[in-house]
Amino acid sequence: MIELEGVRKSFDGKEVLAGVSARIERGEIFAVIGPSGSGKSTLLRLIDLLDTPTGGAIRINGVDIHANREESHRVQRMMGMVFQKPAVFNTTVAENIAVGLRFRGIKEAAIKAKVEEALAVVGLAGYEERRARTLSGGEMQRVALARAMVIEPEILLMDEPTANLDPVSVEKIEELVVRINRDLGTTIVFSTHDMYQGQRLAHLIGVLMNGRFAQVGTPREVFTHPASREVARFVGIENIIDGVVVASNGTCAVDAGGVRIRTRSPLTPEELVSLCIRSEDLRVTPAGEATTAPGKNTLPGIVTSIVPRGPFSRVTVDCGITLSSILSWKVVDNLGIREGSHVAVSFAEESVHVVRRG
Ligand SMILES: Nc1ncnc2c1ncn2[C@@H]1O[C@H](COP(=O)(O)OP(=O)(O)OP(=O)(O)O)[C@@H](O)[C@H]1O
Repeated sequence: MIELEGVRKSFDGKEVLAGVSARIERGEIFAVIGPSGSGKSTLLRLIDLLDTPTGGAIRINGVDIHANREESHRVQRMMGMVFQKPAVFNTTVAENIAVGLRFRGIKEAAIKAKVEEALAVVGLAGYEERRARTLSGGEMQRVALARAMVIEPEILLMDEPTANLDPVSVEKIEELVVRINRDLGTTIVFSTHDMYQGQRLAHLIGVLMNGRFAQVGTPREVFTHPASREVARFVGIENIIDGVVVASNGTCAVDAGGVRIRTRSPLTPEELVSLCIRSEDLRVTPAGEATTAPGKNTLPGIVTSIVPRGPFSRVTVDCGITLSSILSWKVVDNLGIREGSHVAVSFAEESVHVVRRG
């Protein structure tokens, strides 16, 4: 339904998008995730026809929307957009939601009914006559969503729709997004710098980095098989260890600064790789209790820090390489470990995801 082909955009000679390509199917939720300044808003604005690309093409239902003025007007009418900062006009909530319907020449009675229905859906029934500017940030964003929804767009674009909102409002907006997609079949493209929001909502995630999608995949693919070191870092993999492949018979051994780590990935000796291991996949045991088992890496080390993180603790161990593990407080207490404790860190060969370097 939406095809991005080598989309480029420069501002004052500086290239922000350097060839963005992806396919978004009808009825899909697609999340554009990426660090601040990676060009997420720029990409959404290009899809929403608020700006023009400097190269490449954006096709909707096969038509290049920037190449044809008539088509762009037609396409614009089938898209709704929600911005990062909820933009509301200084009128009543009902008037704010009715804007797109008025523009389309819908009759007053039908507008009233649609506005009421939309307010019920976003959980703001009875708010019709409130001045929109007196609402909280979360309520304003729900009004913005109702305004985008009420025109029944085929495509809903949302630029960081929950940035600056409190967790309860974030949850409400997220529930709405899922419902709109499920009940109306609306194709949704949204941007976020919150990778977990991408994971919660999207069927497909595009990771925007250095002007391109470094990876497009399902949340599971992106989180468990990041395509590069940078993507691994962005999706929160804490242990990324550079090494060189030293042997490859069945399982592969990688030398990381004198420490041997085995992985199931098929590799060739002398390849330069980064090993990505999620901290939740690491087990820590007191040194005396450590056992080596087939299919597992077991590395002796010394605990260098234990830092609380919500109901968990991040336990960092110097094994010659630094490894971080996430353990519940209870487990840390039961293990009786503290800074300076001698421990062993173990993890399965298959939990080592390998990306090639260079
Ligand atoms: N109209 C503009 N003129 C000049 N530079 C711009 C313009 N719009 C965006 N940029 C630049 O393009 C880059 C990408 O900006 P963009 O807002 O698309 O990033 P983003 O990924 O949405 O960031 P954030 O997560 O912080 O909102 C930034 O360096 C920004 O300063």
